[in-house]
Amino acid sequence: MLHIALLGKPNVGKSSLFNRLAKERIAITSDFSGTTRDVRTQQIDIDGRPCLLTDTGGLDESSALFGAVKTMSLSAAKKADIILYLVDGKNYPDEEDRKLFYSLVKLGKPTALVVNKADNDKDKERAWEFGSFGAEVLIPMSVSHNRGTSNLKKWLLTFLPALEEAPQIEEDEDEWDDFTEEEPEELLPEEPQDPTINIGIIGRVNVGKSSLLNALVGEERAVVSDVAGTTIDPVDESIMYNETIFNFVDTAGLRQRGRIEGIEHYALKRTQSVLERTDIALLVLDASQPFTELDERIASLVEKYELGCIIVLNKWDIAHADFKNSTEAVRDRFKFLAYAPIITVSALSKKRVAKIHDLILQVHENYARRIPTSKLNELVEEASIRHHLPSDQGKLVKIYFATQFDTCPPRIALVMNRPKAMHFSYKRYLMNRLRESFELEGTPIILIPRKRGEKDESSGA
Ligand SMILES: Nc1nc2c(ncn2[C@@H]2O[C@H](COP(=O)(O)OP(=O)(O)OP(=O)(O)O)[C@@H](O)[C@H]2O)c(=O)[nH]1
Ligand SMILES: Nc1nc2c(ncn2[C@@H]2O[C@H](COP(=O)(O)OP(=O)(O)OP(=O)(O)O)[C@@H](O)[C@H]2O)c(=O)[nH]1
Repeated sequence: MLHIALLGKPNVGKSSLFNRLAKERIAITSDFSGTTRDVRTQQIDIDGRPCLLTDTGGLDESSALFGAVKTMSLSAAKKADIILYLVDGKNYPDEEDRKLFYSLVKLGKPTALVVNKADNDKDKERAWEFGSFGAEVLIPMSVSHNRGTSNLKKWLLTFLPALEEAPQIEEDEDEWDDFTEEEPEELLPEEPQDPTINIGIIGRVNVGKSSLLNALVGEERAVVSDVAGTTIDPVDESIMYNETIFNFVDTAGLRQRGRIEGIEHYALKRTQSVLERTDIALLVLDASQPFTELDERIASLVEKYELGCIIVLNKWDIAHADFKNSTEAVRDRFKFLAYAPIITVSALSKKRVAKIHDLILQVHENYARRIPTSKLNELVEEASIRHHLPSDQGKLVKIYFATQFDTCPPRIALVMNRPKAMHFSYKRYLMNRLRESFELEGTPIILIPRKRGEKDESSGA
């Protein structure tokens, strides 16, 4: 059974995280033998997968010197398979912390830097400050506000083998052997821990949204309303596809079409309410008609909400168009959605509609992608050697390091000396380089130039 250790200085939230993870277990928790006063180890379950969790908290004020933390952390880390190093996101990164973290990384075990107390979006964004630790995986979270725990669990699940059924039955032995031989990574790739994708079907009147919904949902309509524990908004419709719930957001309006037809204001309002709850937008365009300004305004909302996107060129059966010319026309008109794949379909005849399902899975995987820190920094370094950052009134502009601090969509902080001098075109260049190197089709990438906190001069660089 894999063993996870929670490490970090006093008061960063280790016990709180321990309790949260332990509370969500499914199996009966028992105190693990060898429990000492300071180190608690329990068997827990993460989504039905058992593991051991050790909390190294409990250092009292007198022993709360950094040396004690270090000794305890190193000894717990040596026994563990996976290391979670917690820091307090309300504080600035601390050089001692960084050094300890570095010595833990050198143990060569999967190690995540968990930036706790990121209670709100502003705190979460500040988590990039800890990018100077050079962690391969940086996860901002707030135990007390229950934010980011699913990201943490998702990361942990990539290491925990799926052992939903214990091998009690003798006959299952062969199957069991096959099962355990697989790499954990293959069992659970980059899939979301909560396998629901919220999908918004948007577009102006009469482009074929309702027809597309029917074609996508088909016979399986509302299958998952029976699935225990899934709460579905009555205005939504869901299907199960490859063990993932596709939840089509706010389809009620599409079912009662014709009622408020033609009102531009309504179209935009509905689009906004849909997009607020959406991960992936299916932007439906009518390939048999010229694109309109309303198409453009609706499309621009996808950019505003920073969503994954697939452009569906519908009515292809009557478009009499050439694929190359049509896609060029889309690219020309919807420049800000250059990242979105284009698919031509006929919702009426259902031609190629089935391909949209796999495309949704792929785009969502990209939307949730976490780029390993070392690969990200290699790329940024190489890109800036190939094309130097333009100087700022003769002063050198430098990127110290890059750190991805969020997913859905990927958000990357570029920590630099003169963030204001980062030109839009250089950002675009970096984004293009990222898209060339990593699978990011269909997702926006958010690059945020930042300057390090004043109290942080000693670290990084
Ligand atoms: N704002 C905020 N406070 C938190 C969060 N998580 C924990 N805390 C608080 O931080 C304090 C320390 O939490 P603990 O879980 O006891 O921290 P610990 O790392 O186990 O501390 P030691 O047992 O001393 O090693 C408590 O007052 C928690 O309520 C969080 O996400 N946000
Ligand atoms: N030829 C053809 N007609 C289609 C296709 N998809 C939809 N239509 C037709 O286009 C018209 C509008 O389709 P709807 O699905 O109602 O469009 P909508 O976007 O939901 O429309 P509103 O609810 O009014 O916004 C209907 O007459 C459909 O039969 C298609 O792929 N090919």
